[in-house]
Amino acid sequence: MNVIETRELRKEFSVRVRRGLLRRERRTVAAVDGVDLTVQRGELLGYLGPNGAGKSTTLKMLTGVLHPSGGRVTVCGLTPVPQRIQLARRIGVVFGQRSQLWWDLPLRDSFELLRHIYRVPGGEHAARLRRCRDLLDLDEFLDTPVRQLSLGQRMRGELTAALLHGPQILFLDEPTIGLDVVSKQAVRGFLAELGERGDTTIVLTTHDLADIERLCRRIVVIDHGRVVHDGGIDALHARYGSQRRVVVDFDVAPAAPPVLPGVHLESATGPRLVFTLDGSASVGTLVSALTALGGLRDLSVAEPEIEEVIARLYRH
Ligand SMILES: Nc1ncnc2c1ncn2[C@@H]1O[C@H](COP(=O)(O)OP(=O)(O)OP(=O)(O)O)[C@@H](O)[C@H]1O
Repeated sequence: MNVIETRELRKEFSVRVRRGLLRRERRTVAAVDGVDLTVQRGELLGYLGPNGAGKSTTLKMLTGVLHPSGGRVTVCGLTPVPQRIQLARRIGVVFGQRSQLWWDLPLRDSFELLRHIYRVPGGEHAARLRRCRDLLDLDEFLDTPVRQLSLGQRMRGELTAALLHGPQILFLDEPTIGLDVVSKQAVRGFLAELGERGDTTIVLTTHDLADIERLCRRIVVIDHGRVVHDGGIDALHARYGSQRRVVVDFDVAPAAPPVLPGVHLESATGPRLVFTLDGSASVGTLVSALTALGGLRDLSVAEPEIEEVIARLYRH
């Protein structure tokens, strides 16, 4: 079942740009420029892109904060802006710059207020809170006023607040930005667990590559408001020419290293040869050719780093 569907989704902003010393001109900028996106129930989707690509603008249209300039969008079968109130019951939102907690109240009281606002039955609320308390280690600061919490503690509180009414979709904009290592791990572990249970769809934007590797089974990359990649991490590796590296040690340096399509000899230092392989080249074929030379002592294959792959993709 599709929980998010967009067709040709667009958002234009009218901005004033400087022309010469005094003159200013109005110009229309397409922040989101025809995005088609289909997300199924239970997916954990990373929505990535360089700064200014249009990620936050898309999330704002999906959550009913911004009116699209064109195209169609449905989330949980609803049209976000006109049906914003019904939608609010079905989605949870964590946007770094907007808090849903009461600054002067202890976390515990914020959670209680949210229970009343969403009219969540007592038993359901208690069960969800229990899980969040355990998985996000909330107990030591449940009675601390929100304004005294560290960023990491507040983020754990925000995640809980977004989930207490049992939403079908959780939208997260940069959930780990600026967090300390312990909080980052707690948040990632929690989201991974939530994703594995499969009943909550998660859409997250992040610039953190560790988030992507740990969490995102599917990655949608947007640039200049358009989708430039939609698929798994493996597809990203294959498509953006990420190179695997094979390091081989021989007893004695071979006279004639093998020459194979898509395989490049990066360096030959004494008995050690280092090859790089294009996405299409087979490690198996290279290993067979190297074994046939005789005197092979050691061999290791290094997979490409996601960091390198994303950097290449953004450069494209
Ligand atoms: N309210 C606005 N008025 C004018 N232009 C805007 C407005 N909001 C966003 N933009 C522009 O739209 C483009 C996309 O912005 P958006 O915030 O969606 O990007 P982003 O991918 O979330 O970037 P980042 O990773 O830096 O948060 C940018 O060029 C931005 O300057």
